[in-house]
Amino acid sequence: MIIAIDGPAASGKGTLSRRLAEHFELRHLDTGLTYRAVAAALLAKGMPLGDEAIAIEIARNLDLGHMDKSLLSAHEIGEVASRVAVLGGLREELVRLQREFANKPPGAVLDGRDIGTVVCQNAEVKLFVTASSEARAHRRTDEMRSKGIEAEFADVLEDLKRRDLRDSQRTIAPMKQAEDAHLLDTTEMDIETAFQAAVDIISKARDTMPT
Ligand SMILES: Nc1ncnc2c1ncn2[C@@H]1O[C@H](COP(=O)(O)OP(=O)(O)O)[C@@H](O)[C@H]1O
Ligand SMILES: Nc1ccn([C@@H]2O[C@H](COP(=O)(O)OP(=O)(O)O)[C@@H](O)[C@H]2O)c(=O)n1
Repeated sequence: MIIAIDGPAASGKGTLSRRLAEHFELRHLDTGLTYRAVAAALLAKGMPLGDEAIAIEIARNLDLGHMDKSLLSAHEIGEVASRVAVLGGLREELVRLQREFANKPPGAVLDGRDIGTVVCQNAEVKLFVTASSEARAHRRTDEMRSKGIEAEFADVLEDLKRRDLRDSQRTIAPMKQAEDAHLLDTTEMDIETAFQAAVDIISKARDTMPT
């Protein structure tokens, strides 16, 4: 079974995907980390963010099993990732790696922006996880502060809105809800409630799947 989870920044896709993967005994890939890893490597090499040939080269050498989430999760890397994510050739390379991961048995949960629309169009279940910009900015601000990073709610809100706009308006694989995706708005849900709602949707979909 492949479960596709998309949604805007800090909507809770990662948290939900990890828990769903554990619950349904599937592998999990946070595809945002693949864009973040390329962005971080370009920054480390001091290369311009628009240098697609170098970005593709970095993507070809990417080891999905060795992406350092704690380093790559930095707020600033998210911004740079969304700027390199507009490069079509780079996306093709990363999508190839992501599909390879998804298609290995027993299946997987992938989260990102274009999983239901591009990477795994034939996923058995698709969720589009969202929450109001304010709720998402509160979550990200709290998350940063809990790691000892100084964060101002207003700055985080502005950053998230700018990134969401770029991600939803780019020409190639923009963030959008797939036609056959279930919408899960978690603005008024805590993590446990959102998880239970997702399990219900997936279990119902699985019960109607041909065996
Ligand atoms: N439903 C929720 N209610 C409150 N906080 C949440 C909820 N879902 C996730 N979080 C918290 O919000 C932050 C961002 O969640 P994360 O899963 O990293 O989002 P994303 O992967 O969409 O960027 C984390 O600190 C997480 O614990
Ligand atoms: N499937 C994906 C996943 C991420 N991305 C890009 O990578 C950036 C970082 O994604 P992320 O999922 O790690 O970001 P957060 O939602 O965790 O803040 C996004 O803003 C997108 O620009 C993408 O284009 N396609």
